[in-house]
Amino acid sequence: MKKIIIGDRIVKSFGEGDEKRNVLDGVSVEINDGEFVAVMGPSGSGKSTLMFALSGTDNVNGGKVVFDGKDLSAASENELSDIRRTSMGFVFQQPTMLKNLNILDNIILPSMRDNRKNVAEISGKARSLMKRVGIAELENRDITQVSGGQLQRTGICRALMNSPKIIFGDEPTGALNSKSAQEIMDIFSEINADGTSVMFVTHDAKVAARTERIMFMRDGKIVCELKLPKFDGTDMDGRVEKVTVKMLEIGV
Ligand SMILES: Nc1ncnc2c1ncn2[C@@H]1O[C@H](COP(=O)(O)OP(=O)(O)OP(=O)(O)O)[C@@H](O)[C@H]1O
Repeated sequence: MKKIIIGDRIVKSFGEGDEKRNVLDGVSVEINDGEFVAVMGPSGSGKSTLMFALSGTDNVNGGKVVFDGKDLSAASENELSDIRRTSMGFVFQQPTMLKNLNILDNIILPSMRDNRKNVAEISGKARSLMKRVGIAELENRDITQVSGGQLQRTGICRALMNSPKIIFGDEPTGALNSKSAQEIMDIFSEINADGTSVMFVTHDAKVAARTERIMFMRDGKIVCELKLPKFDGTDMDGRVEKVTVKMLEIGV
């Protein structure tokens, strides 16, 4: 099985001298191409830091990260930014959008940096993604004129514009009501079914239960994993229960 990401004994520390602390304490993790994984753990255990390390957003103090065969630890800032822009998509709890641009322009803006493509091609791709996630009619709306769920769909379209190999999500449904959250998770399940790898950081057992492997972190280390069959729309209650039992077991 091809690995999209290999993290090998990653160390990430913050602070200086006596204050220095390893937030990631030799974490090794592999994500298969096309896999859907979640990272859970208590607040402060290092989940977001791990996501930023694996995506090359933050440099690491030890170990290495290989993304799609490329050693990120040896890549320049420009190379890293190219890799993130062309091969990775990011979705956060609160999508950051530019207030003076409408929905369509917010989606296409990051792709405009790619001079190999023209505006018509980029807009065409954006419109087909908007249709796919159910916001086709909103392209001219101001970002203040849409719901939280619609804004998150906008963020997903933006993340998918360059057909990334992996989507990283940090609490991507954290700001949504349960119906919207479920709809957003349906979209991510579809994206994953099309072959895109997905890695989520989440506190939510219902979100984690949609994935096929959950890594549990504590004090900067992955302490255990839970594997589930790929989600096929069935047995959601049973999956959530398995996740919850594991969370209780390790005190998350
Ligand atoms: N830039 C930084 N400088 C100093 N300390 C940091 C920095 N970023 C994170 N930390 C610390 O590293 C630890 C892990 O943070 P991280 O955000 O990875 O945790 P988390 O598991 O994602 O937490 P949460 O569930 O609350 O989001 C925390 O103690 C945090 O305060």
